[in-house]
Amino acid sequence: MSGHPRNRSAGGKPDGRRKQTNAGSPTQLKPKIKVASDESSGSASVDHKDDSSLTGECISNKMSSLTPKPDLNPHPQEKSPLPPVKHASPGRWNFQPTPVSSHSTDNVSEQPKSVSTSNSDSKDSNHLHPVLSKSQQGIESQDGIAEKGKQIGDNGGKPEDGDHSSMSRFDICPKKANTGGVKLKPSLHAKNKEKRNQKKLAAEGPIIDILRPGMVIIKGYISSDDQVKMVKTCRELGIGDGGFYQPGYSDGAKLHLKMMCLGRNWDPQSSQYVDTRPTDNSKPPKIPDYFHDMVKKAIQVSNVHIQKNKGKTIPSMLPDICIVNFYTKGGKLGLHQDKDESRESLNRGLPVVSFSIGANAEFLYGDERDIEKAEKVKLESGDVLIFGGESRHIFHGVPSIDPDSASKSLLEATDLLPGRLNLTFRQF
Ligand SMILES: O=C(O)CCC(=O)C(=O)O
Ligand SMILES: [Fe+2]
Repeated sequence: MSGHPRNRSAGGKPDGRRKQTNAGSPTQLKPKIKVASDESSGSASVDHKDDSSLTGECISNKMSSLTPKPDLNPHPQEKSPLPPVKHASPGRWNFQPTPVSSHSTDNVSEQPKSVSTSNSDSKDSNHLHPVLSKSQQGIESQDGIAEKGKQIGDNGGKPEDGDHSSMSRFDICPKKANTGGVKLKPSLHAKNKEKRNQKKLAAEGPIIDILRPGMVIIKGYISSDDQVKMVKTCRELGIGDGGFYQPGYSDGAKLHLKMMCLGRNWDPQSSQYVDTRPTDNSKPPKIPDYFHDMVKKAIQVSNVHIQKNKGKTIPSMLPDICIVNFYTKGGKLGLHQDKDESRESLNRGLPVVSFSIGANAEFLYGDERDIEKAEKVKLESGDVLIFGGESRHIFHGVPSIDPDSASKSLLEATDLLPGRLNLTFRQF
């Protein structure tokens, strides 16, 4: 990653959301969509340390909160809607055309809340449970996944920050059954609708859209079975060493998401890939083999489509980094460039391959660090987005997610929390 302009919860500058331009794609939805604003919070999210420079080379920090200058947008919450969302087709798990959320994105404290064993129906979006890794806890559930354990040490019943403790792991799938929660079964109607949609996709194949040279979206590419598998894999890795934590900066500011790195660890403080996570000395888990296959195939599928359309193909790559983000309600990520990979990788335009699972998200992208000029596409569960070649350095970000938009079947099969799982693969 590079230049994650991931928005931060402490600090000062407004997040500056403004009216977006219209990309004019035939797949765009015309209804106006309000951009998420920060009105709920007195403390606006802030830009990244690098935000003073708008030139590409200087924005080398992935986590940069690449938002417009405050003076350009003193009242971001009053500004006009974002551009229409590019929307090719529903993903396999998304059978209700859920509108992109316009809820505020800044109403989640990025500080961990008290330890809770509440079920995932809770409205609390910050499930930073002190889940112990298998080795730490010495207890395994029947399926081999470490269960939530009691907190070790006395910190007043409050979990330590995920980024300061190897004990705290964010569990994306707290087991409702084990915590006494009520499990809501999807209705027959919803299930049938999902089945019909799956059949349709299987028959027609994924819909591929070239958003710009080097940038492709494959709608509904990840099968529902693979989505379930990936969620379970991420959950298992996420509660172990090097698992999900809440990244932040030395000044205490937090990113509005939970993160886990596979292969190599990306450090928000230094904007570099490092062998161990400085906050807890954990090593990143390995990238599971089947992830590699999926990435390779997604690039191939995209290139077949690009060739048919006489475009320039995207270089293939062997990912050695996967950054897994989990966005709960209020989760977001400011405009940034992914520029912390090696010079060679960047120069060759080796792509970033992004898999989305769970809740829908708005995704902004553009040539400049300016949300007003950014285009917008809706990312749904099962979608794969690839940007490489001449689009490798695009600015991109996630202003908001629609936390309750994930398919019931996926939730039922995985116990995934309301939220969005995103995996971005890169080659260093
Ligand atoms: O969540 C997404 O879709 C984008 C994530 C991203 O840009 C990143 O991890 O660098
Ligand atoms: Fe990124």
